[in-house]
Amino acid sequence: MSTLRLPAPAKLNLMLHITGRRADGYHELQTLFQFLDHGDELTFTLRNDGQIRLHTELPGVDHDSNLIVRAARLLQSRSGCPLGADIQLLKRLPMGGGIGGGSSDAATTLLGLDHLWQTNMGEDCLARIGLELGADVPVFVRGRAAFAEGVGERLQPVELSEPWYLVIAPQVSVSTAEIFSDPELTRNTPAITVRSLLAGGGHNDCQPVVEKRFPEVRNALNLLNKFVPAKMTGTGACVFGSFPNKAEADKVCRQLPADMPGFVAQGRNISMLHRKLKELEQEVNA
Ligand SMILES: C[C@@](CO)(OP(=O)(O)O)[C@H](O)COP(=O)(O)OP(=O)(O)OC[C@H]1O[C@@H](n2ccc(N)nc2=O)[C@H](O)[C@@H]1O
Ligand SMILES: Nc1ncnc2c1ncn2[C@@H]1O[C@H](COP(=O)(O)OP(=O)(O)O)[C@@H](O)[C@H]1O
Repeated sequence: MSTLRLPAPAKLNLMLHITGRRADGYHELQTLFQFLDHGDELTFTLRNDGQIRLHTELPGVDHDSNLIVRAARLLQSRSGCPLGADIQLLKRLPMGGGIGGGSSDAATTLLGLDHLWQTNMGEDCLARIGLELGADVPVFVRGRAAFAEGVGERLQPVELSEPWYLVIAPQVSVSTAEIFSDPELTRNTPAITVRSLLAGGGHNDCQPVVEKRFPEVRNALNLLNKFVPAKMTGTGACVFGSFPNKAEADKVCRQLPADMPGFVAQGRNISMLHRKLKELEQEVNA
């Protein structure tokens, strides 16, 4: 097969505690990742000349710094593969939204091209390559809901309930680096065990800093809090709340004002990317 279409799902950080700071400035985190059944979509077509061409432009991101192109080139150089690809992106996820669009696109590129080029690098190697592109890429490569520690690369798979979420995307883009460099950020939350976390919630240490800088995020949290407990994901800007069923989430979604678009999606413990790749494997083996 020379063309492959694959999903790049969003993630939520159901909580995010900052427990310290490393000597290189990166922050030690504890976070709980779950995937959503909503995301971008990538199409890969084989090229024999070794070129990587992304045919979709993103505002403010040039071709060579797009995480998709960087992921493809890194896989090429690590595997020594002489093949290339034409890539199309259907971008549905808001950028700088804390729902991992760029990282998920990168992981889908690594897994998709590994499949198309038959480079057979193995999941551990792809996760290591992913970490070079961003702290969030490995969890998308692994494709399992997980409790993460370190800078997000030490992953422990977890089995969570899979509720319906309403995600609101305030119309601002939050820079992860800026939030992590804010002097007011809490950086000394005591570490907790995964067991105590699963029993009792957790919070997002980035939320107060983002709320202070972006009134749009504070307004979205206030609005959603009228219906269900609301939290921010990652370093923002998106906020989310869980609902007992899709109909109730849809009802609130329809009431959102125009400057606060939202979407409804189900939480998933196995990413849609991995479901799709498994289906493809089963087709080949049938
Ligand atoms: C904090 C999270 C939670 O999911 O935020 P979101 O980006 O999803 O909102 C992520 O781990 C982010 O991962 P990612 O977006 O891949 O971040 P990176 O590109 O690796 O880092 C961007 C910048 O943020 C800072 N950074 C990032 C991660 C971390 N654990 N400590 C940091 O201090 C660094 O200054 C780094 O240069
Ligand atoms: N394929 C891509 N999709 C989204 N953003 C990308 C991509 N490639 C590079 N970027 C850059 O990464 C930044 C963070 O992107 P994104 O993953 O959407 O946000 P977040 O890390 O907050 O979830 C963007 O603002 C953009 O500059």
